[in-house]
Amino acid sequence: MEEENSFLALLTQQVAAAGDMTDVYQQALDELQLYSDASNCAIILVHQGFQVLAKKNSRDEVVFYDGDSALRQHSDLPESFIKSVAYSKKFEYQINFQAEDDIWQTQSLDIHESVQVAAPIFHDDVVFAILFLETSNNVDVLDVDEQNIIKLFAQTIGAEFEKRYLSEQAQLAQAENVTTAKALGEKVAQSEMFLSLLTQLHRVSIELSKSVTLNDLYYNSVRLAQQYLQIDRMAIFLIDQESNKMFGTYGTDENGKVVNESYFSSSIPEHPVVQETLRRKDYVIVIEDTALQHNKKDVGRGWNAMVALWDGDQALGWIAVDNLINHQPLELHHKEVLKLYAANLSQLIFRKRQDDQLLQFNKQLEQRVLERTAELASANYALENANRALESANIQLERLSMMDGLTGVSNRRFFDVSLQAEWDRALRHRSSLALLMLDVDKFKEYNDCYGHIEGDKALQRVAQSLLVHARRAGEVVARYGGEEFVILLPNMTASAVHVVAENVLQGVKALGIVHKESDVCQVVSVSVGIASITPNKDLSSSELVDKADKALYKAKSLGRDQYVFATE
Ligand SMILES: Nc1nc2c(ncn2[C@@H]2O[C@H](COP(=O)(O)OP(=O)(O)OP(=O)(O)O)[C@@H](O)[C@H]2O)c(=O)[nH]1
Repeated sequence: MEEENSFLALLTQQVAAAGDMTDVYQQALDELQLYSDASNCAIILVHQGFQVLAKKNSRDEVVFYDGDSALRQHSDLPESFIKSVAYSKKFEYQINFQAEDDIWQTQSLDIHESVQVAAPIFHDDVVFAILFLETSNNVDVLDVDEQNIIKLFAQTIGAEFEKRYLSEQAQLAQAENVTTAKALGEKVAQSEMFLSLLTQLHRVSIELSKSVTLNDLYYNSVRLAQQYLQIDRMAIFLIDQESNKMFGTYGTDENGKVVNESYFSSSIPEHPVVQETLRRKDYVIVIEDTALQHNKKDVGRGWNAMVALWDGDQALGWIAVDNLINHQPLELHHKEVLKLYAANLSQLIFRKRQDDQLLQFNKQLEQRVLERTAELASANYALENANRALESANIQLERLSMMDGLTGVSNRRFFDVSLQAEWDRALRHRSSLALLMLDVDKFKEYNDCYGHIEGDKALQRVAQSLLVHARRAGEVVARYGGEEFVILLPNMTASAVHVVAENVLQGVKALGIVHKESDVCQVVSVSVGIASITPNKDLSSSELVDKADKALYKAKSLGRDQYVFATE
């Protein structure tokens, strides 16, 4: 018993002094084997379906399995016996017989016997592991002391095992906690960064929406992304899918300066990265550790990211960004911000293009309205001119139709119309209307003497001389027919009419048209019959003509070259 106690004390000491759990198993299995001269011993973890933790075999080798080797796979360990101890929670042993040969040839049997011992190791009253040993040296049934030693041994190991295992688990958990806390911290920092970038993105969006032209929008997009969104360099490319062309807008040179790249155009590259970018909406394609370029020349290395710009389901172009200047890694939140930025910019481009189209359309419309108005104005002007010309032509025509072709004074038609109009007016105003009827004296003789053409000329001159006597409105000089003329004088007193008649006689003679065949006067003269009537509804205008004609006849019969005023 003393020997056994000292064994336990030594074991406890050694186990306690062991460095790590591997040492504990090594020491435990070493000592146990020494004590029991075991050919086989093992520690089996009960949880997770019986896993062998460590095993020492007859060749004195300790093998560690870290608890991930199933008991079933170890044919040298009695699975059902070990399991029964785990369920019974009691120390147990059994005799194991091994026959090397055929069971039926009993005479030649070389039978080996061994004792298999299994002791439960507890943690919080739950069987946590099984300590197993097998020894073939002592085939006697274990005495109580031996059993106790093994039980105590299991307890000692169990205690140490529990202590170590749990502390190891605690350390693992702590390490895990630290990692988790660190990861959490990083996550929080990233979230904060993301949040701050989102705030900046909001600000940038508002600024961008103030851009007046599309060109401003592209320039501001690059400038503001650099200023507020932690982007080193950015370029915006647009595409026209119909012509398979791409166009530059604004970009960034190798020093981070925003530059106009609208001069740049080419076919859309067949490169799979570009093609993939244009195929995928809301997706950032990143190429790590690649050559970075400006104006198609390498300017350094870093990551390059691309995200497409969209209008509905159609790609408008793409944004390319890289980290040439500050060499910062591309974090997840940067990618998210890029996606949002591209979506925002896409919307603004779409809206501005529509505004521009509308503006262009309005301008064209305005221009067309102006042109049309000018066309109309000029057409109106031409029409007005034409109308004026037509009017004046009509007036001319009217005048011509009312004019005597030979003498240039009004014709008989005009006189008839005027006589009726003035008659009616005089009737309304109860005023007088006077008519002088003239006949050139001895004109047949003039024609016979000087010829018809000279006769015409004389008629013309006589007629023109008459015009000076009829200048007021309503006064008319007209050729009545042949060598007869009339002068209509509305609203004129009788004495004034006398004066006109006298002036007419003198005026014709004053022309001095020699008429040597006339026995009345040496020059062409006229006889005048005058009538003046204040019209009333019982009279008609023809009576005025009739009276004047009779007065003329009288003037002729009285010797010509004189006037006769018909009495009322
Ligand atoms: N040259 C010319 N002669 C005209 C025109 N119209 C009428 N006569 C002429 O005028 C003449 C009128 O003659 P008469 O009616 O006999 O009158 P008269 O010779 O003037 O004689 P009294 O009136 O009695 O003094 C005619 O010989 C017509 O041929 C005309 O347009 N041109």
